[in-house]
Amino acid sequence: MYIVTAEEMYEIDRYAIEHGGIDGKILMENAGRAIAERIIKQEASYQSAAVLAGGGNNGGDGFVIARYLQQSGFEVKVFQLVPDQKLTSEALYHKKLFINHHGGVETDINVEMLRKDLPYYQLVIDAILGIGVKGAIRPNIKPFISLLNECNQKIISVDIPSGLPANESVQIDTAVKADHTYIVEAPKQSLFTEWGFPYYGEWEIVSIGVPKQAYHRKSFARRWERDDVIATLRKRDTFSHKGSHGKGVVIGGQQMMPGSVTLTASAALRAGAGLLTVATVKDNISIIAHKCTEAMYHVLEEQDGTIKENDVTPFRTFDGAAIGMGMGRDPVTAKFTQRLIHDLDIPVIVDADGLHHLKPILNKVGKRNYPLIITPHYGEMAMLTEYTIDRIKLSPMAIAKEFARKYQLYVVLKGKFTIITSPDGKQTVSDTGNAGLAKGGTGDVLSGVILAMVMQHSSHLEALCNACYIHGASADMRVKTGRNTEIDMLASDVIDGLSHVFHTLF
Ligand SMILES: NC(=O)C1=CN([C@@H]2O[C@H](COP(=O)(O)OP(=O)(O)OC[C@H]3O[C@@H](n4cnc5c(N)ncnc54)[C@H](O)[C@@H]3O)[C@@H](O)[C@H]2O)[C@@H](O)CC1
Ligand SMILES: Nc1ncnc2c1ncn2[C@@H]1O[C@H](COP(=O)(O)OP(=O)(O)O)[C@@H](O)[C@H]1O
Ligand SMILES: [K+]
Repeated sequence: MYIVTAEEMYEIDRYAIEHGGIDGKILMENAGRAIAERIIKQEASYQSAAVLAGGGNNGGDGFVIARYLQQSGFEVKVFQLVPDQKLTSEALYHKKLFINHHGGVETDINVEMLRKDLPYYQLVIDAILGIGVKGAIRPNIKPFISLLNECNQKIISVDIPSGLPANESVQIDTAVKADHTYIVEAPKQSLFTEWGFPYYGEWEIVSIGVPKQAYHRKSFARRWERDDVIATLRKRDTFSHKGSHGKGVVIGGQQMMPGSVTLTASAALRAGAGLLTVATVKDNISIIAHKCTEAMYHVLEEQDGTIKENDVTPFRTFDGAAIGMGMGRDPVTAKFTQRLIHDLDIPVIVDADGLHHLKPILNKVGKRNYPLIITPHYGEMAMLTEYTIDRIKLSPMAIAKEFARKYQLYVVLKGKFTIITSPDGKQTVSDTGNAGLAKGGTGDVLSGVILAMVMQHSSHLEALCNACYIHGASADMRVKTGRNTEIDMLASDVIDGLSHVFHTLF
């Protein structure tokens, strides 16, 4: 599934019109009919609907929906919020069609009139504004949006909740809080943002007959889904041996912090790594071995539990390294971490404290021969970029892309919507996972799953997408099957859940 900006959506529509030869009126017919059919099927208990139509093509979709609902026996009225002169030609065409079919349209309405009429209808269809919304919502429209947010009926938004920007980086003025949104063709960026998502309610996509080629010309962002994982996840070969699945090392865990590396190591093994070594301070080894019997160990030089400068040569023989969990932020540890990042010619994943050590050498990491993968949460991304967390939340895709391109690394920006970006700017979003993951240690688990996937897959982007999907799916499965709730789930439960996720994928 592609994720688009408003401009990209217009480009796709244009392609369908200019190259596919599909008239804009037909696209509108397809959109409106597809949505109406879903409403008729899914909202079978409703018999009446008020359609609020704006002047753009979103309003045009509204007239088509009204016609089909009426045909199926709904009592329908369209409340047209702007005069005819403001309607696009396609919207006007479909308004006429609706009237030809004896549809009722109210014009010249004000918000007080609508407040009185609205209670007569069981459903409200919001076709006021689509992806063409720009700037602050004008006073002729704003009170209608407020009215919808006050009313008790079920609100169904067409394409996007009216007033909500399609693109990230745009501040919301005011927007309809929908109960359900039928998204036309492809989700818009705002669906996968913390600020936009709550406005959509339940959401689903309706296809409108755009030719597939419209999406093939460019690398649009994508949502990573179950089918993508099934298509790309490496299965174990009958004759494979442990060396075929990667020999990984987890480097970190100063004294007092043995837990994080334990989680990373266990997760890497559960996610399929062939061999796993933990490089940590001596006193941690017996603690870790107690929890993760299958791991091997490398003792790091330390001083009073703090990891000192160590020889990096032994780590060159691994197929991948995850560095930084429980590492501590001491300057001596920083020097060692920086040397690891600089010298190791293997895929390196840097997380947690390692990200703090990485920051001063960011300008040098682009010269590495093998991929560098960073896995910051929003706070760590703010530390690395010096943008505020709020600024990153407003434009997570743009900021992650800018960073990945500038420093030539893979960025896994973690959150409810985890954004995975490759150095060439390709982006995917993984939206599995739930608030049970908002607990210490789950990021360490993700790093382990990433290590296992990266060692076993030739495409780093696919490996990262699969890791994020599987990590979140494990948390979802734990809750769905009643093994945990979002409250009591622990990072180690997420590791335990991996097995179930793999079972469902093969
Ligand atoms: N060919 C196409 O482009 C298709 C478009 N479709 C629908 O058309 C929509 C996009 O159509 P449009 O580009 O006409 O955009 P809109 O339907 O969002 O309407 C834009 C109009 O809204 C008004 N407006 C913009 N910002 C405003 C503000 N801040 N306050 C008050 N009024 C404001 C302006 O008058 C502007 O002309 C999509 O969301 C989708 O629903 C579908 O019918 C499928 C085909
Ligand atoms: N509310 C949430 N919904 C879904 N996933 C979440 C949520 N909160 C956190 N996560 C996921 O949990 C993990 C947390 O990582 P991180 O903050 O680094 O944890 P830690 O450093 O304690 O191990 C990330 O993979 C993130 O995507
Ligand atoms: K809308």
